[in-house]
Amino acid sequence: MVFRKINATLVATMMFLRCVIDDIGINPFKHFWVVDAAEATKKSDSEMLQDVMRWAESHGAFFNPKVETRPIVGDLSGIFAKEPMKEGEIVSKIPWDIIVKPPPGEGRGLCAAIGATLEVLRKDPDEQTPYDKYLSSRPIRFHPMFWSTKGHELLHELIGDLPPDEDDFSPQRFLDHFGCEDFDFEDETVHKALMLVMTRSEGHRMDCLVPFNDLINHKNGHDYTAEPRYEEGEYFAIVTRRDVEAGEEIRNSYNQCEFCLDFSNCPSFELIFVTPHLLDHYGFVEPYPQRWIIPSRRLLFDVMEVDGNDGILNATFAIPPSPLGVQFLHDDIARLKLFAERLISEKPNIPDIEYNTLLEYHQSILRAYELAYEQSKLEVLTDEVWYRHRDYWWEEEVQQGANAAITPSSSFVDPFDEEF
Ligand SMILES: C[S@@+](CC[C@H](N)C(=O)[O-])C[C@H]1O[C@@H](n2cnc3c(N)ncnc32)[C@H](O)[C@@H]1O
Repeated sequence: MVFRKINATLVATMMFLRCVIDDIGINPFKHFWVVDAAEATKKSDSEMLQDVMRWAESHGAFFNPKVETRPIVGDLSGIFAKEPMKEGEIVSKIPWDIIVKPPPGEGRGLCAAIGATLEVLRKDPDEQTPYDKYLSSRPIRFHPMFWSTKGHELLHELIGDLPPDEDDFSPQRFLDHFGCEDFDFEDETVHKALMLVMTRSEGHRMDCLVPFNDLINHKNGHDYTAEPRYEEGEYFAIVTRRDVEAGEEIRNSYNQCEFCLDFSNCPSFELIFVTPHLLDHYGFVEPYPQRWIIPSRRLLFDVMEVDGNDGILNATFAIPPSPLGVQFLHDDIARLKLFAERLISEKPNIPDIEYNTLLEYHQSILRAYELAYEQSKLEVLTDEVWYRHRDYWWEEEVQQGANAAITPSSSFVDPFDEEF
């Protein structure tokens, strides 16, 4: 009887403690007390990646022993050199058979890849390969398409005149844009497949997901250390494009790679798919060097580290700025400062990932505009850019840099007649 009473008290005390712990969100006993079954069997990203690599090797994949995968921050991992590597060394080589791709006859392209990825996500877990499991477990909330309504409103307000030139950040915009009419636009698994294909598909083809290779992160400039290569029907590889030091991350460029240019069918993909588009499409704020484009103000400039020096930055105009462009920078700097004050003082009720990305992006935009504004004081301002058509940044002179001569067209665009 006494024993039963003590036991009941003990259980009640334990339940009370558990409630308190759950309430404050800290659980010091987690590892020896309330570990639920799913959590106990859940693998870490590193363990899952190891499984993917062992499974891929058993199917003939090659991984250079000089590289390893490492967690970077949060859910983000990357590929790193453990030892010095030479230019042209193979980082990884994945056989064609084990990539996720549309079945023969289903065509190529993003929509076909979404179809193939949907099959992977809908498989019975017992039938999933380690790579299928890895893809299924990827987080989604980092991507703006999955943000809350309030997060979207704030993002729209923050970007002002930057691309995308609309307030729709939904998966539907992308499904429409890519012409994928055959999918149920409301289906969350379709949204996840879309996100996986947009953020992880093989850049050369955009129609397949390649185990391990889809881990490669983006950075332009000196840190753009490697590029993908493939042989149709045979393999997908990653190859270094310069000598790499031990400890360096193996990174690709998502917009300046040679095939990006072929793929986009336009001569200047790296000029039209830049820092703001990378956030919109991939869900991350591009590290330096960055390229900023403000179409309505005919502004195009780069922000980069001086001599690869962390923290010391400068801005370079790829096209001479006009007085109107500079006035915009001046006014928008003031607007952005007020926006940040409000964001910090009235912390909105949105998930941390959205809030932190908004802060990070805000800091990048503000820094970029401030640097460009400072630089504009050293430039000869000219209205020549208003003699160009709206797609001014596509033109050859722009690619050749700010000093290239601009050939005025006969039609002057009155900036005040344009809709901003
Ligand atoms: C090809 S996948 C790389 C996967 C990524 N390494 C991971 O661990 O999930 C592209 C995604 O990686 C992230 N990413 C790539 N480069 C990045 C960078 N420089 N900084 C932050 N995130 C990056 C973005 O979320 C992007 O959508």
